[in-house]
Amino acid sequence: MARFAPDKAALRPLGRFRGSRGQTVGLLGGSFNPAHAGHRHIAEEALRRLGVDWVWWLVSPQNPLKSTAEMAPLAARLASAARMADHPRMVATAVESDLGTVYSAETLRQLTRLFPHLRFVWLMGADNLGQISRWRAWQSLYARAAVAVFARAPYSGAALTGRAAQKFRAARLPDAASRTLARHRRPAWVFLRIRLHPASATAIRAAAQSGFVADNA
Ligand SMILES: Nc1ncnc2c1ncn2[C@@H]1O[C@H](COP(=O)(O)OP(=O)(O)OP(=O)(O)O)[C@@H](O)[C@H]1O
Ligand SMILES: O=C(O)c1ccc[n+]([C@@H]2O[C@H](COP(=O)([O-])O)[C@@H](O)[C@H]2O)c1
Repeated sequence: MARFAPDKAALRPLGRFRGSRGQTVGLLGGSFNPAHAGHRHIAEEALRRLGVDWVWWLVSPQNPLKSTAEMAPLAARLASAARMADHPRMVATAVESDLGTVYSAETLRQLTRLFPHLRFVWLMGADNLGQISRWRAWQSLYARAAVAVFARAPYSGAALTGRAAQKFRAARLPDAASRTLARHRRPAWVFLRIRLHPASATAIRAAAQSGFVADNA
């Protein structure tokens, strides 16, 4: 996967965190093609249940496992995420384009160097737990951040018996430990049985597409 041209503007919303100490940041990586209420739901649950101080929505320049064909431009997806992340404790950023990476493990490596006084928790839906073992250097992600997985239908059951869940079986903490997850020795992860949210970007794009066809029929 090619490196993306550095875009220094992307780091701007995060500059104010450079001096922060002892705070915990939930990292919600995503394509956000577009952002939707399901993302907002898990971001709010992260604030509520994990005790994170912030949620940074990391808008991916290009998910290396997804086709570029249907992917809206980064600027449009960042704008979509920024609208959905309109909350005093949430920040939408395209920092990965600044860091020149599309790989989450590398993103975490760089963020932990840039922000040595912050603690990071990687946030993801159950669908991504099911496929994280296909990500580049995925096990190092567990070494660099605590991981919180949010229930999502119909993926949770398979994800909890999948490769990553098995590999890190001993590192799974009970729900009761969620609030202190970020302070646990890594690897550490929790699975949060939250109220399910049905939103999906694929469904939104399909609906927009059929609306477009109907309007033009
Ligand atoms: N409804 C939802 N419930 C729980 N987690 C979700 C939900 N929607 C998205 N997520 C999680 O949010 C992160 C970003 O998701 P993404 O931008 O890929 O949205 P998506 O709806 O899964 O998109 P697509 O359908 O295009 O794959 C991922 O970790 C994903 O698992
Ligand atoms: O690092 C990888 O190899 C990798 C492979 C696939 C997805 N990811 C990341 O997973 C996050 C969720 O992606 P998505 O497209 O499901 O929203 C996002 O931050 C992607 O950059 C990362």
